[in-house]
Amino acid sequence: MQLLHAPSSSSSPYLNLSFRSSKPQHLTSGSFSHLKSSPLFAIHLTLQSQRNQSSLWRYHKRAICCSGATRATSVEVGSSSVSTGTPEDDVLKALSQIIDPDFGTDIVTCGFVKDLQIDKALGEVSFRLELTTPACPIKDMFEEKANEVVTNLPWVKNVKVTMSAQPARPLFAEQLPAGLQTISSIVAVSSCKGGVGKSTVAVNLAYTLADMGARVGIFDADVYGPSLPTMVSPENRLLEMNPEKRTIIPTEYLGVKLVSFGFAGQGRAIMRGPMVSGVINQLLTTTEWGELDYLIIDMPPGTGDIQLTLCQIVPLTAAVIVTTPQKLSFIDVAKGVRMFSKLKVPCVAVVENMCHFDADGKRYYPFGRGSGSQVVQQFGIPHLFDMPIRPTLSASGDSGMPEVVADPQGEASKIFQDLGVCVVQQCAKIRQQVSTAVTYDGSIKAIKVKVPDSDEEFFLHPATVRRNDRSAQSVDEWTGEQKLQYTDVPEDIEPEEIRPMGNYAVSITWPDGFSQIAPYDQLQTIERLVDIVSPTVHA
Ligand SMILES: Nc1ncnc2c1ncn2[C@@H]1O[C@H](COP(=O)(O)OP(=O)(O)OP(=O)(O)O)[C@@H](O)[C@H]1O
Repeated sequence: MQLLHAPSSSSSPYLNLSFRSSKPQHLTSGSFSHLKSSPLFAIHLTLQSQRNQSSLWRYHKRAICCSGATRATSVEVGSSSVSTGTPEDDVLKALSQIIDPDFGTDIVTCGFVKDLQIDKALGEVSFRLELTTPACPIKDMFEEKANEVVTNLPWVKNVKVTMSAQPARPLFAEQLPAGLQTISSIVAVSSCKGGVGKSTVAVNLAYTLADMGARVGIFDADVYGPSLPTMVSPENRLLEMNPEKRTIIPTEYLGVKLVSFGFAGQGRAIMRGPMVSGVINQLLTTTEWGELDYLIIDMPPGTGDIQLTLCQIVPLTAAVIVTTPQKLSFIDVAKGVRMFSKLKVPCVAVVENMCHFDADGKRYYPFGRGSGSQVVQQFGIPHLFDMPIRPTLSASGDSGMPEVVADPQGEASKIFQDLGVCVVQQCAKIRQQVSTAVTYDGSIKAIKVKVPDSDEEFFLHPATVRRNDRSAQSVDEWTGEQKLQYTDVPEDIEPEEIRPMGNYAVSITWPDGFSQIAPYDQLQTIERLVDIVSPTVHA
């Protein structure tokens, strides 16, 4: 660490001394460096989806685990074998050794343990583990470990664990139209221009999630050129109306519910923007979706009024951005991330589609390289998926059977499985609001940052945070030249609003209307204020 003199601030009640981390000010490639600062490690889990016997996919999942996971992987021996209190205490203590790697909290504290029943005389224990999503990629590990730690108790002879998932329930139910009130997570798949493979990603992601055990729907919001009717082949190709309730009944293909203007029997639409928004609104909100764990919205391409209106109708849980590797695409992606930032929707993954192909033993990059990693660097979106050009992807798109169904073991399916795991984890995190808490404390004029999965917290000078903005308005995207000057930011500037963008960044709105995306990685590297006496500590 290097000691620095912080910019003097006559109005601030703290010492003018701070330090800078030895880490560089810019972000490192897509990693959770805020997690690296904790005693963390990564484990590789190989999990098997057991639901769909026709396509037993292997999930090679890289789970970032907090220090607690060390305990979770060493539960075979230890305190759990010693009886210390009531039988219930014993069981809960044993189960509390299992840490959810995504939330960094044990499964008892997470509230996963339900219906605990104990017959100590017979040595019988039964309970249910209610996970946040039926598509949890590590549900088999939870079941196995729960069985193991309870069986290790000296008085236990027989353990029965059943697995279930929380009922489908949206995060902000009150913001939702009636038709959407039984959907847990709504994920937008978006691209900023047409033809980059957005619908391909949306459809294959949806079928991947369904194979992981989730209840899934797809809403094709592209009224001008709906792709869904080409990409899937449901028996019933027309949406039905429920005349009494005046609702729309979705059609279905392989268990995934589908709504598209292309199934409305009216062909391509010639409509103006407001009409389009009206139709989208009607289709989306009056559909009887039923209980869904994930609704995937295939957004119309672009970042115009139609997209904005759509995002305003539905409180999206998260967005996945699809792009191609060209330099020009980066500019489009930046627009997309900013649109979602304005709408407070976290972008959890970027799919760089058609990035390469292999021929004659060589790998070719026909559209160049690097725009995806630049997105990761600039916006701190930690998940980048490279999707190669594959003739089978194109063919399956035209055949009405998604690639992940047609060839579940193929290379493309493997990438979609990784994307599926990412979406499940990120939505769960967002829903549980397990993210770094960043707040503004007006009484000491400091931004307080709580480091995830740890007790560490630190304070930042608001003007310093604003001056460290890495957006195109402040720093030239290609040359790195600093455009925002030190004196452009008033020393006493205060944020108007700070809202989390999922678990990777906050969106800070400043009095001049500027909305800054500040990734937690970056906040970790900014000069900190020291000797702050937090009023909350003494409260
Ligand atoms: N990785 C890939 N390899 C080969 N073909 C692909 C790949 N990704 C997409 N395609 C094909 O490219 C075409 C465009 O894809 P898609 O319709 O998914 O794009 P889109 O962004 O949704 O387009 P639009 O904006 O018109 O809806 C389709 O024929 C699709 O099958």
